[in-house]
Amino acid sequence: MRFSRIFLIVMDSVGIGELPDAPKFRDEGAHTLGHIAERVEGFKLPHLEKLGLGNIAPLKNVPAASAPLAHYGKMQEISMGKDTTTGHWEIMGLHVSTPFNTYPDGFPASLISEFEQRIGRKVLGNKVASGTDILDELGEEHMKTGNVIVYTSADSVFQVAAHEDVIPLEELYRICEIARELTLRDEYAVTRVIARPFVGEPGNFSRTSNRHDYSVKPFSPTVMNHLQDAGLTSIAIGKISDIYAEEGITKSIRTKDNMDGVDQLLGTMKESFKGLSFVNLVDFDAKFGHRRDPQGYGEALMEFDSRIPELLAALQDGDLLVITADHGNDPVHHGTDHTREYVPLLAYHKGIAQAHNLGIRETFADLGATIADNFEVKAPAIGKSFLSGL
Ligand SMILES: O=P(O)(O)O[C@H]1O[C@H](CO)[C@@H](O)[C@H]1O
Ligand SMILES: [Mn+2]
Ligand SMILES: [Mn+2]
Repeated sequence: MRFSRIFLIVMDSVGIGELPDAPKFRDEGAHTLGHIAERVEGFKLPHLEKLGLGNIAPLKNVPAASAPLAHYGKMQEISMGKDTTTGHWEIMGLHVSTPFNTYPDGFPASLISEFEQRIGRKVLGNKVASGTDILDELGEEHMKTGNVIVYTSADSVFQVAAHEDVIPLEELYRICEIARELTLRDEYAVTRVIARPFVGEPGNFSRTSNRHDYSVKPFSPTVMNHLQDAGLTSIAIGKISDIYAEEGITKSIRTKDNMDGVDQLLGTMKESFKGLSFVNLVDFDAKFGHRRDPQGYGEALMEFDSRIPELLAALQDGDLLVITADHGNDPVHHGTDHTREYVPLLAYHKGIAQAHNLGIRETFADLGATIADNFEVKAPAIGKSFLSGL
């Protein structure tokens, strides 16, 4: 079957069990969905269950459906990374074979001093940290001194946190543009600079949705570029335009949270276009996975599940809805970082008489290859289309 519109939802970090190479990432035993299902009292996902989520892997309280409504499977990541950028780029056909640079011991002193000179402020932190813990630790000092908080993680990120009343947003964004310029150099390369504004008082800080990401451009054209080149629509909702650095995007819509992401996707279902509408739901990852909060994560999943009927009802003939993820972030795993996992794959359209098991896809790029195949645009260098299985 061929589709005129494809709606793609990435549930950020909703992994479905360790990949064979998880030990290389110190992620043996990670299982984001599985562990949440075990830990959270009253956990249920009735609508995702009907689609076939429980047919992909055994999940407590999410049994396999006898007649799943969607084609189902899971996908393996072949790129050497477990961050958002790597996962999304692979979905759209890129194999990230050289891992992005990370800074487990903080950024080099030479980079920090050049950065301090350029921004006219000093740096606090400069280490691996959870973004909320570091506010507890250094937020007050930042407020007193006006020095910026710089931190990183297991990902290739240079994050700058500042209180909105201490450093106005425009200045924080300008500071991040300077960081972006410096970290485009090979010797200091990072994938993303992230502005992390926050508000509140010591002991009670909260981060705002004025977060802004400054990503490097994908190293080759992705399937989204091929769609755009063919004159098709490629709508980016939420973080998508940041993740692909605005490449291959014909329209970009910002969101404030997961439910807004679902609303915006529903909004695009009412538009008439041919091509892709692609949303990333980041709260799973940012608000619950990194915070190691299985309860909150489980509730966010149930909240998303409750929106599935609306999504299915808004689909028209010739539409395909795909639900997947970009990596894991098991909230009961050690540390506060992502986990190396399979991602679920659910593909729904009207008129499925008998759902197919799409199996274990060898790379996330099978999805990009399928999208390219569907719209008859240039196929990515990696990935096998499963269009004929839909
Ligand atoms: O702990 P917080 O600030 O949420 O940061 C997390 O978010 C970053 C970007 O998604 C990740 O690299 C991780 O560091
Ligand atoms: Mn992610
Ligand atoms: Mn993350």
